[in-house]
Amino acid sequence: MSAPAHALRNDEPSSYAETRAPRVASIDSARAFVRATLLEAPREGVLAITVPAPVTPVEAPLRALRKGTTWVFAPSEGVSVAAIGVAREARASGEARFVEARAACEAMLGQVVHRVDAGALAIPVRAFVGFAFAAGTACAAPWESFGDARVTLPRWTYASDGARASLTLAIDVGRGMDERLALAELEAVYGAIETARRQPSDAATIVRADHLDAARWARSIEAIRSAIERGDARKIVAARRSVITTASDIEPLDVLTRLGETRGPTTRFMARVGSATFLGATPEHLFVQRGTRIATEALAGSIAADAERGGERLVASAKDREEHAYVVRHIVERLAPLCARVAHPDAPQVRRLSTVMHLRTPIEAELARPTHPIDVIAALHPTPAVGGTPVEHAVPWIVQHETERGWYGAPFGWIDARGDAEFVVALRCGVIQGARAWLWAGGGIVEGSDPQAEWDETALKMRPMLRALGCRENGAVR
Ligand SMILES: C=C(O[C@@H]1C=C(C(=O)O)C=C[C@H]1O)C(=O)O
Repeated sequence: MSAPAHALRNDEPSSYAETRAPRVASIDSARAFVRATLLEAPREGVLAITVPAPVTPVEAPLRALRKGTTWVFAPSEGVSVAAIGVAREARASGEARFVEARAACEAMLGQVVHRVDAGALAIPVRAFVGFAFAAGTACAAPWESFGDARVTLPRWTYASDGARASLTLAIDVGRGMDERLALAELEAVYGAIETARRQPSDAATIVRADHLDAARWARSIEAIRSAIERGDARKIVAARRSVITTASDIEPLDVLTRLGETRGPTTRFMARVGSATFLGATPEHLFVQRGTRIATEALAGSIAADAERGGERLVASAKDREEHAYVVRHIVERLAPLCARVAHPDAPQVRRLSTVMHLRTPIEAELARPTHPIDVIAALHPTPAVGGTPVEHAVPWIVQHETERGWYGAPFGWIDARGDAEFVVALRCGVIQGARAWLWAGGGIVEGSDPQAEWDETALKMRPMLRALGCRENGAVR
């Protein structure tokens, strides 16, 4: 098959691009534009007002309004967004969660009237969407507030491509328009953008790190190998959880900032719901959708980043090639009914990250007809990169044997009013609540997998989060 014509990108020039002359962002002009637009507000639906804003690190505006739901989606290239508060929100649960989330998403985005001031980075209004790994796996602590699926149309969205930025206020008109409140919030968010604190505070002191008992891990890997020998499955992704306790409360925004200090093709993501914050920096895209074009990838098969001749060994490893091939096959098979064309190179490449390298196959597809991004999610998730194969055996095994995964290993991203979308697989991540952090990492288990090697691999996958929390060596504190 031929190589894809373009790599995964999170944005590109579009018919939506701003054509008017840029103007210097100022709070005075922002206030004036918001006021004038509120005067001509529609009688129902959602009114979105976008004004130019100064360029700043994407997490800066979040320091203004510290309460309420928050979302961040920040790829290593292109447009990063941070959102605070709720204009509209929906939750969905159980097996119907994809269908329900899709209906909620369509209802929210279908009713948006969008006014954009000159000079702003103009992107269509985005709803943020997150799912649990499997229905019913976000019930216990620390996941209770997240649920099986959540769709948020945020009240405030800051977007920046590094050269230009914008701030969008979305108002559910039916719930009334409080101009004074809107302007007071604008003042606060704009102020936080202008006075952005670029340096995170010192990392919290880790007082305890509870990793899964290594003997228990070995037993679960052996159990998976037995299931594979019996023919129940060919691959199951095993994950383990570590719980970190610190001397004082952890500031999630500082952890997010530190995650951004490691260069590399990762997407930082964050969702705060209630007092819990889920965040990480993942190397894996579930897919990017632009119109009827889909760009996705198989990312599976791992080796330590500092392994001697690691890239060569990874490409030559039959075990890693097998684990990887299951993911490619799954994605191609699941996209085929939706697509007129699916293409990928024959052999995987090596994706280098800070602590590990992975095998990666980019996959491109053309949808046969306009398809809602949540239908694409429902087709693809969970791939054998995070679940296993066959999926009907692997996922129940995981649900039965592991502590609840919550949103770990699950689709996380955004869908815009034009129907474009970008979703990552939430990996290399954890939940922060007060002075505690829960971290997850996993790896694909196939016939020849060794428990110790898988333990070491998951330790390397956890390391970026541990470092961002201030823990220098994985497992150094017990
Ligand atoms: C499951 C994780 O990573 C996934 C599993 C991989 C593997 O088994 O080689 C590689 C990349 C990811 O698709 C994780 O990071 O927790």
